[in-house]
Amino acid sequence: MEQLSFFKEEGQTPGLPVSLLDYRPELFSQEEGERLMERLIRDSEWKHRVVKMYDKEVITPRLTAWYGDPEAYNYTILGKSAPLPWTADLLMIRRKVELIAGISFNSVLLNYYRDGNDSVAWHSDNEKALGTHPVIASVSFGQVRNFDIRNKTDHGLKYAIRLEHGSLLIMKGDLQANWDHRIAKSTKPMKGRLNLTFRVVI
Ligand SMILES: O=C(O)CCC(=O)C(=O)O
Ligand SMILES: [Fe+2]
Repeated sequence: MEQLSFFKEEGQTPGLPVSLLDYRPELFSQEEGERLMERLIRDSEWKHRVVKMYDKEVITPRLTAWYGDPEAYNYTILGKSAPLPWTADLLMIRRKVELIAGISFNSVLLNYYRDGNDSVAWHSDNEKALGTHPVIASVSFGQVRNFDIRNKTDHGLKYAIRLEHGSLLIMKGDLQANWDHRIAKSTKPMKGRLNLTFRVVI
């Protein structure tokens, strides 16, 4: 694999609502993050999934992989597929994340954005299977991408967070109820980015 080189980037939007988002850079060191990213990209069972969006079937513009406890199958976005069993790397990352988030997660969705063409459209993770005020812990490796959030009723109310290599973003409170989020496509040259969202599926 080509040598990865990531730099911290400045420029977070000031005034992020702390009741909704908790951003912790450097959960993993540069080197540990690079090692984990390389292994997870190599070893995960990636799928190019077809999802329903506004009644149309579309292929997700990124690769995904779904791991967790066997009980965490009730996640309809992925067609109620049973999660794959936890791997040692995923369990290690989960332990680190749980110490900070203060809750236990039973599943993780991995997203692999191969370049700037890969993205996730505006959405909120408000499925019934995630409960009403889900805590979702999101770990990022690789290319810094903007995580945009916008208020569902007032689209002018928006923020962007630059999700840095090795960072943790905890989404909580009313975020999924009142806000949408996305990773937009970019026309700038972009390397790969790996994101892990730890979830509690009920
Ligand atoms: O890649 C990210 O940072 C966000 C992914 C996301 O929103 C999701 O998996 O629901
Ligand atoms: Fe999401």
